[in-house]
Amino acid sequence: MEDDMILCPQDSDLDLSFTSSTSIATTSARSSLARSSLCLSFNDSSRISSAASSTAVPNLHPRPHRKSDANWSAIRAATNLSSDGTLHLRHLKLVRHVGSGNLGRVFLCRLRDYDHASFALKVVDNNALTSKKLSHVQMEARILSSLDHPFLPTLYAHLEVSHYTCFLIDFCPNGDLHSLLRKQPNYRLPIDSVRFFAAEVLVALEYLHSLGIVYRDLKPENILIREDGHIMLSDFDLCFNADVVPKLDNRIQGTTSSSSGKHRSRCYGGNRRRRRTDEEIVTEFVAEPTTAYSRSCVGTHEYLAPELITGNGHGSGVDWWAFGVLVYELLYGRTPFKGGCKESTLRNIASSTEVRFDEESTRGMAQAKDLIEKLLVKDTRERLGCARGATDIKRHPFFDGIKWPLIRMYRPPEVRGLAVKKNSRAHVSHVSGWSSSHKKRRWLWKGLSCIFLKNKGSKRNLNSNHNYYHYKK
Ligand SMILES: Nc1ncnc2c1ncn2[C@@H]1O[C@H](COP(=O)(O)OP(=O)(O)OP(=O)(O)O)[C@@H](O)[C@H]1O
Repeated sequence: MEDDMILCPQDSDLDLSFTSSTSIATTSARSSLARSSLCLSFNDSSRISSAASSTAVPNLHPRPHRKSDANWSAIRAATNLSSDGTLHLRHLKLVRHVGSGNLGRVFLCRLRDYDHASFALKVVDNNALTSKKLSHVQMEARILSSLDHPFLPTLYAHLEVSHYTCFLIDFCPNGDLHSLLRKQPNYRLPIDSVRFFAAEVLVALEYLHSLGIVYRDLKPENILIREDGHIMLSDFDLCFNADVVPKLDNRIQGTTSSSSGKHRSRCYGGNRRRRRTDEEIVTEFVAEPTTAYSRSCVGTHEYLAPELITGNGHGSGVDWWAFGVLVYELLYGRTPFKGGCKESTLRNIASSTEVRFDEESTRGMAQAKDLIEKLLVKDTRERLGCARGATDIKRHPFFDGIKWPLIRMYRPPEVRGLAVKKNSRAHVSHVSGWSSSHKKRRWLWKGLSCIFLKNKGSKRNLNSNHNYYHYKK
C-alpha cells in the first residue's frame, strides 16, 4: 500500500499533484472548527509568474542542540549514498496526507531506506500563490532555518524543486492542541495540563523573541504535539523580524528563606538590616525585541491584540496578548472576546476594558485569572511581558514550582485523547517535582539537582530564567 504513495523517485520526473491521488488518506486534517489566519493586504491579487524554479538550496546541517537527534543520523545515513551527499526528494516516500493550510499541504513521510525515522514534508506550490503569500513562504523558510529549540521544528531539508518549495521538519503524530481541546469535557483542560502547555509555549516564544522574531499567530491550532507529548510551535509565515539586544538584568528579589549568608546583598540606607537578610540579587537574561514595529494586520481574529486591530503599529507585545488569550481558551474552552461573527469579535477586543470570567468556573483558578488579567491589558506599557519579555511572565505565581531549565524533562500530563509514547528518557513530574518511584529516574534527578543546587541555599536559581545559555543567536 505504501508503495502506491511513493513520491516519484527522480526529481526530474516530479509530479506533486497530490490532490488527484485517491490513495492518500487525510487522517488528521485540521478540524473544520479551526480558525484561519487573517492577513490584510492592499495588493493581494497579482499572481506569481509560473517560471519554474530549480534553485538548489544547500542541505542543512545539524544545529548544535539537535546534533544527536536520531532523525539527523537517519538523514546522514540516507545521504551518504547520494552522489552529491545531499538529500533529494527521491530519498523520501510519502506515507499519508496529514493536513492542508493556507500555503500548502503537509505529508507524513519516511526516508526510503531508513524506515524508522518519520518526518513531515510541507509542500507549497509556488504557482498557486500570490506574491504576498510567496513572501510568507520565504519568511517561513528564513525562520525555520534559524531555529534550534526542542519546542520548535527542526528544518532537516529545504528543497526547491520545479515550482514546489518543500520543507522537511519533525512530524508530530499527536495532532494540535486545538483538536486535543475538542476532545475534553466542555473543551476545557485541567489546570495542571494548562500550566504544562502554557509553560512550554512560553519558553518557545521566549526563544523566538530572543532571536528578534515576533510570532503573531499564536493559537491552539499552531501548537502541535510531538510523539513524546511535548509541544512544537508551528507555522511561521506571519512572523516578522526585529532587532533585539539581549542583556543580563539584575533584579532585587525578596526571599522568605532566612539568609544563608551566600546571597549577595545590597544595602540601602534605612532598610539596610532588613534588606541584608530578606533580599537577594537575581541575574536574569532578558531578550525582548522592545523596538519591534510592524503595521500589517495579521493573525487570527480571536487572538488579535487591540493594537493590531487599530492598525497604529504593534510590536512583540501582540504575542503576550495572544498568550493570555491562549491560557484563557485552554482553561475555559472559549476565547474571551468571541462574538457572533468575526466583526463583532474585533469590536469586542477593541472596546473591551477588562476581561470577563465566568465566576462559577473560576474557582481555584485565582492565579491563572490574575495572569490572564495581567496579559490582556490594552495598554502595552502595562501589559505583562512587554518590557522584559518571558522573564517576567515566568515569575508569575501561576508558574510557581516550574523548574524552567528542566522543562523538557517534565512528564507530559495525562489528558484524554493524548497518546504519549513511553520512552526511556527520564521525566520529571511537573506537578510534584518528582517522578514515580523508578530508581533510575531518581538517580538522574539527583544528579541534575546536584548540578543545579551546587550552591547550597541557591534554590532560587531553579525558578529563575537560567536556561538562557541554551540560546544561540
Ligand atoms: N510537523 C507536522 N506534523 C504533523 N502535522 C503537521 C505538521 N505541520 C503541519 N501539520 C498539519 O498540517 C496542516 C497544515 O499545516 P500548516 O498549518 O503548517 O500549513 P499552512 O499552509 O502554513 O497553514 P496556515 O493556514 O495555518 O498558514 C495542519 O492541520 C497541521 O496540523
